[in-house]
Amino acid sequence: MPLRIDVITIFPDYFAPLQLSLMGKAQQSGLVTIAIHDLREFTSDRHRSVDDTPYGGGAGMVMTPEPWGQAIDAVVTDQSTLIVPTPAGKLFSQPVAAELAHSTHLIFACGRYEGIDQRVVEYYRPRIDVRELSIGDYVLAGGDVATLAMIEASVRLVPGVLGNPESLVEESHQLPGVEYPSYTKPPTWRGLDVPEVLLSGHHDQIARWRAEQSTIRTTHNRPDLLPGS
Ligand SMILES: Nc1cc(-c2ccc3ccn(Cc4ccc(CN5CCCC5)cc4)c3c2)n[nH]1
Repeated sequence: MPLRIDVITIFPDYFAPLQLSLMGKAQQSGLVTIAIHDLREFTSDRHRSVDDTPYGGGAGMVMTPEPWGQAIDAVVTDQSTLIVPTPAGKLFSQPVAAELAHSTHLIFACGRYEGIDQRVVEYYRPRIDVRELSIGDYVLAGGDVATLAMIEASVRLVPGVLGNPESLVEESHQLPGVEYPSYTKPPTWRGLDVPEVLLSGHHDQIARWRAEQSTIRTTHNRPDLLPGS
């Protein structure tokens, strides 16, 4: 059962990169189908407007619910998961990407301005799985880049999409924390040598060194990921 993804956005061109490289191949292989929809196609006024002033005051504009209702109704099934990127969402992570990779149908609602009228989430929540997701604690100008990131992270986990599944095996067995540093040829570059142990062929010493490097890097860069933190 291929994974179907529908993206609804006012900037369809933002998603041109999905035709390239791994994402493009995933689509050609039939493992994934991705369709991009312009929200303005679902407006009914002459100006094709999608936003209005916020109730309760506040800066900026909010996206009106009706075009979203029309657009989502055009693609939704009872198997759909509606994903709404937002700074206020639960944090997207590798486990969430793995869940999405095993879904049947994902609908991404890419907001702009200050966000989407909350009633869109409220309307679909009793009907289908709705997930408000953040990709990190910083504010983007809209949900499009967040959607690209979530699609890339999820689609690469779809069985058959990645050429070398063993890199996923290593990823999934990874110790809590960040990965070890990687090296390739040449053995010396601008006077810098590859760590000797990696050229030794002693796989147990290499594994130990990599685990050590992972711990050192995690302690330095991501102490929050250390076990027991
Ligand atoms: N992980 C992550 C995800 C996003 C993201 C996702 C979707 C949208 C849609 C519009 N925006 C811009 C934007 C600007 C300002 C506010 C600040 N609030 C607005 C009302 C009170 C204060 C929120 C939203 C998005 C941003 N950003 N970062």
